[in-house]
Amino acid sequence: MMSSDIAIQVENLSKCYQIYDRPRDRLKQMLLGKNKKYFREFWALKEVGFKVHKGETLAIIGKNGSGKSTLLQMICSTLNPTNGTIKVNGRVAALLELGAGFNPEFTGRENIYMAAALYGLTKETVDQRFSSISAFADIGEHIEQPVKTYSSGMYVRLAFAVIAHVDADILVVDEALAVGDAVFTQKCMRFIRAFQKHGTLLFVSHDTAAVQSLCEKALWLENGQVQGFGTSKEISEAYLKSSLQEVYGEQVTLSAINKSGKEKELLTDNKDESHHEIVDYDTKINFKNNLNDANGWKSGSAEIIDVRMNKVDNDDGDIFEGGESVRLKIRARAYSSLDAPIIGFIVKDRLGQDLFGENTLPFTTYNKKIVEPGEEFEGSFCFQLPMLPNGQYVLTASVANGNLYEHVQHHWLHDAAVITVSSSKVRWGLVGIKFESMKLSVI
Ligand SMILES: Nc1ncnc2c1ncn2[C@@H]1O[C@H](COP(=O)(O)OP(=O)(O)OP(=O)(O)O)[C@@H](O)[C@H]1O
Repeated sequence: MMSSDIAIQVENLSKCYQIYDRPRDRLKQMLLGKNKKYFREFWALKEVGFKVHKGETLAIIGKNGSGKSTLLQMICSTLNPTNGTIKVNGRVAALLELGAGFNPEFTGRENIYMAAALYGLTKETVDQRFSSISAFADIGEHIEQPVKTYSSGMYVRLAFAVIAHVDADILVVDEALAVGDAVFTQKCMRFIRAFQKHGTLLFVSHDTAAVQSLCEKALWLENGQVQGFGTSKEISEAYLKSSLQEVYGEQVTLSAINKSGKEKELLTDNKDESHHEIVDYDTKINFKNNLNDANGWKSGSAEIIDVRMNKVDNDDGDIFEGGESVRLKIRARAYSSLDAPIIGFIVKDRLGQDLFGENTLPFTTYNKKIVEPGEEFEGSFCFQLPMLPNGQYVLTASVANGNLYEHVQHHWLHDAAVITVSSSKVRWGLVGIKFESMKLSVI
């Protein structure tokens, strides 16, 4: 008997595939295989065991071919184990393989009804949820077209919209499938984060930063076996170390560093260095106002009406460089009297992780402002753009009224602007910084 607080219990799970070297061996096996094997055995999973408690988020990490999809397909009951058992407590919804689940000849609308029925939803329930599902997918008229005409991004939008509406207890998401644009990926991540508050999530990813940000625990598979199971921090660090060690081979041994004493001095001792730029960062950042398509909510008392970014030195263009001084302006209009208006922003990466942001409170605390209905007001923020790694980011903008401890949000736009970064250099971490100098001394 599985205890009621367990969502998934996997014991001794193994999967063996039969590998035929020649097509005719398969036929021979069917006709003559009673006493002889014409195939090789390949164990994609070997004696895997773990438990996931209800409400937990488990990351599944491992190299290509380590057995992640095989395991997930068995959890979703689309593949049978060779040995072992899987017990699943609740309804599982999975966004796993492009193409799985939808019939290409049918329209998006028809596929929504069919897929939802497979998850156990009645036609009446889908009727009630249809407008919410199609709003989530946000593919416009394409919903009435056959799915075979969809782009991969549209396909994922529809698939995610369905699994977001089937009352799943356990959600299985492959991060690689978040192939939509930044705005849609953010919408999915907001859904996933809200889902995590009550549901059980299995998240497959190669991105150790994402794993640490989203998941409490992680399972590391290597050649079909459990290489590690524990906190996501501990496991993803061990996985990263092992992956890097594989790249470095015998040349470098990676071990934990305790930054103290001499080493700390070396890290901070740069006083005698000249501050000329020593690294060509070559990061281009495109800033695009997205107000017309932004998601969010408003109270009706105030509205964000413009978001723009300019270079501090000149007003030209919407392409910026990492490290450059910029001015971000967020303009709003009041519809009621606001006695303590606040304008703020936060920049998030594609997984919805907060990178940096600010609001006008540090200014208005000492420079009190009041706005009357019909008046426009603007928050202006000057800062140095960080060196962001390649990809798309969104800028969330908001208008509120009040103080640090007590305020009412009047307009919140998740994706008021989209920031696209292209950089020819690889950078580590969520946000890069511009190094002014660097040296290596032999002491
Ligand atoms: N139907 C099959 N027949 C034979 N071998 C298979 C089959 N499906 C998967 N395999 C093999 O099983 C191993 C595990 O595959 P699996 O797809 O589970 O790995 P994965 O960790 O999901 O990889 P990736 O990160 O590339 O998606 C691989 O070596 C793969 O080639």
